[in-house]
Amino acid sequence: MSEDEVLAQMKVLLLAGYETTSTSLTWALIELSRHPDVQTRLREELLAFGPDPTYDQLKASLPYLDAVVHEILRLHPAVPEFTRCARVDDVVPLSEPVCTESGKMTDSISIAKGSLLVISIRATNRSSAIWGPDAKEFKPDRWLTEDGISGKAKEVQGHRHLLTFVDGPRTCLGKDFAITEFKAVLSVLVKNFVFEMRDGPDTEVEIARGILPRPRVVGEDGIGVPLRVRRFE
Ligand code: HEM
Repeated sequence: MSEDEVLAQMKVLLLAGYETTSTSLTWALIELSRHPDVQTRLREELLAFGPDPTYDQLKASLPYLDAVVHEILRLHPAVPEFTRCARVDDVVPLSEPVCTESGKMTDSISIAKGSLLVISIRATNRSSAIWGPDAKEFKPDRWLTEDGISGKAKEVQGHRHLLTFVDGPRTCLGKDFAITEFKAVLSVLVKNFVFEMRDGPDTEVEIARGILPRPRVVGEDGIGVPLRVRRFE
């Protein structure tokens, strides 16, 4: 590879490989601070497990850690939308008819070759039509129900019925690495430290524009969500 090609790859890897996982971890610490009961239950699972888990154990032996991580990936996808360009003229059938701007009902959408399509990962992951009436709530337990993910969510293609890593030939290349890294870092942090919102659990958080959208406390400048951290004794 030429020097320019190496540099171009570094930009992709810094954005794709660092910003995404870092933002997801930030959201995890925020939600655990807002939900101390979930934080305690996660710590209990990690302490009961004992030694630092191996790669395989991180994947399969810590169900509550898995549930917390996937609930964060569902509710706060680091990449909130993606864009695709139609390579041919096409007609896309809709699962349910929609009303157009002119008031006509239609059960399909015509797409001209060359059109750019923006698909919202965040809206799909948070849709109550897909995930049920509590879709916008942080509820790791939804990943632990006996019949697994229920309802229309099962029809969503993608890792664990989430659009978070997109799907198909351009799916995220680093998803297994990202999930394992997310679990490894979160487990070390939660095992050793207790996290609280600096101004209490009801602190309002909004999304600020950075390289990727990042959380910030409403009314504060810059990007960041200050937390109180103390060692778990
Ligand atoms: C929670 C963490 C991550 C999330 C949510 C995430 C999400 C995504 C998404 C949505 C895309 C598709 C973007 C698009 O097509 O417009 C993507 C692509 C990609 N991701 Fe990730 N990613 C994460 C972590 C990582 C990590 C850790 C790496 C590498 C170590 C990585 C490498 C890549 C690469 C190389 C692509 C481009 C794939 C292609 O276009 O063929 N990602 N990622």
